[in-house]
Amino acid sequence: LKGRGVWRYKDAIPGNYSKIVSINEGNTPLIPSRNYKQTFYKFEGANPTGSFKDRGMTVAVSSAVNTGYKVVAAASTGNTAASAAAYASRAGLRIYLVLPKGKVALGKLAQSILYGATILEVNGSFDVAMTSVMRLYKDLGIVYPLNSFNPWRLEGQKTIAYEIAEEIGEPDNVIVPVGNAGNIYAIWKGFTELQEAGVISKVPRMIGVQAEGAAPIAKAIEKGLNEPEFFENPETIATAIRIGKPVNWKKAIKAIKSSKGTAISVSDQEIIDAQKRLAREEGIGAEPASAAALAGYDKAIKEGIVDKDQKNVLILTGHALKDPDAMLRLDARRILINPEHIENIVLGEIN
Ligand SMILES: Cc1ncc(COP(=O)(O)O)c(/C=C/C(=O)C(=O)O)c1O
Repeated sequence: LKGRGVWRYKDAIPGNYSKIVSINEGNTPLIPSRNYKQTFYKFEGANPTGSFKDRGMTVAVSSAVNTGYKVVAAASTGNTAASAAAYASRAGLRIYLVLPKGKVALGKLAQSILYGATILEVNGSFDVAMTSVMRLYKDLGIVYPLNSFNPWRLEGQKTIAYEIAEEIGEPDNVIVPVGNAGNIYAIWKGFTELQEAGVISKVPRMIGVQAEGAAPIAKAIEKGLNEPEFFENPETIATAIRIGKPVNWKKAIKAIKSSKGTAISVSDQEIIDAQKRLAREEGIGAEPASAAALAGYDKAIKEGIVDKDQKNVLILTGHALKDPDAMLRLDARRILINPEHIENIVLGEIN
């Protein structure tokens, strides 16, 4: 194995790439928790555009270039958009992004503009955007699809498992926030390949976490359904996972069931509290959808689904800066002072 990041595992990524489009994605920090014995946070906010999406985009955009495509497209709740725009720019490809108007966190919309994508906004949820972009993929066949039903995306994202295993061996449980449901499958795929190669002895249990208002997979697992009942109007402040019809639901349920894992849902309040705890107890800044992993972890511990003393990894999928509005809504200690009297404030507090 040589190099760092996603392409360190080039031999495990199918396809031959004469040209690789990379911004040095991957090789993200695995941060030990201060609060639990052997719980780790895989901080995907450290990727070039601030989310795990970069891992899949480097492979999918490299594949688009090697296949001769000049135009790519993606529907997104925001992070796929930001990442696809960056990699398309790096590859010199034209990109169309289809976004749910008014439902994309500020940082991600800003990035999509910064990287120069053409932004097509639709009124409705991500699922409406997804249906719309499928017309470009299927009916017209004129653009290369960058959404996570694109298998190359998942081949890149599975390297999250490879890095974890290289660093701490096999975890007992991996807790992943779930939206379009590609990532939980990709990580499971990575661990399964490592087990088949004899690198690890067992695949960790995959624990998916969804927001209560957008939880088709968690509900399907809870009710023992083989097929989820989709959420027509998904709602959550964790806009990254505000998805009602996950395109990868079949893959996610397969990953959860074959790893003897599960999927649970948490409230928006639990997500906000978890985002605060991650930042104010662990010093880690993650966006709300990522903090859902900690909210779900705590719930899973309380309900005896997961043992807090086992080796557990939470996937923190995106950086806090992606959603400044979420941070500004938190309780803050902001005091307008008379600059000549600053010592009164501080001395008054620390004595
Ligand atoms: C921060 C963050 N955390 C978790 C997820 C869920 O991953 P999947 O279950 O693989 O979808 C997303 C997904 C975002 C998009 O789907 C998109 O950007 O269009 C995310 O941005």
